[in-house]
Amino acid sequence: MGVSGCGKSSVGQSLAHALGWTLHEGDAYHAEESIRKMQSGTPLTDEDRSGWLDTLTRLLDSAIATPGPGVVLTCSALKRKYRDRLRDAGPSGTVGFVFLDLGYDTALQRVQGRSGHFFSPELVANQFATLERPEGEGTVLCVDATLPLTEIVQRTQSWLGRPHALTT
Ligand SMILES: Nc1ncnc2c1ncn2[C@@H]1O[C@H](COP(=O)(O)OP(=O)(O)OP(=O)(O)O)[C@@H](O)[C@H]1O
Ligand SMILES: O=C(O)[C@H](O)[C@@H](O)[C@H](O)[C@H](O)CO
Repeated sequence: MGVSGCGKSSVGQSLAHALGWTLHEGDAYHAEESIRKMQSGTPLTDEDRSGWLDTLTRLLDSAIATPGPGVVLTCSALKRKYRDRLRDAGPSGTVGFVFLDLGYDTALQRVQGRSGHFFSPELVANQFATLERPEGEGTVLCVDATLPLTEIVQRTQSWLGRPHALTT
């Protein structure tokens, strides 16, 4: 989880690969209308995100109920209530969050520096205005998102071995 540009897709891919888990890209489940809004620089509202979060919660629920590898889901999950929706999936405590913590300047730089992505750089400030940091919630690992990818993946793998010990 985290703001646009924090590295959700990059970390998600590497982590899923390292763990042999299935990767789901949360952005692939946005409504077309939501994608158009973000392309044109209009921030999503709670209402825009509501059906999307329902879909992602159902996806997690069904993945948790299916025997097999675990699941890595990339999702901005900017607000506490969004995360609480996702936490409804599976038995209590099954869903954990890795918060990729990045400052505004670096996020903007990263979003401006990539091409072919639907997300408008104009929206980065709004991502930070919307973000409710997850420190203090159950089963959350906070990681400095400027660390090398391999280091973020290693820290997450080691946290997954003892998630409650490192919960903030
Ligand atoms: N740990 C890192 N160190 C340096 N660059 C990184 C790191 N993680 C991601 N990046 C770079 O930052 C940019 C944004 O990364 P990425 O697309 O993974 O973020 P994201 O959170 O999925 O963004 P969005 O939600 O907007 O799709 C990419 O160019 C990526 O290569
Ligand atoms: O909740 C949101 O506002 C969205 O999920 C965004 O965070 C983007 O989809 C994502 O970061 C892609 O750039």
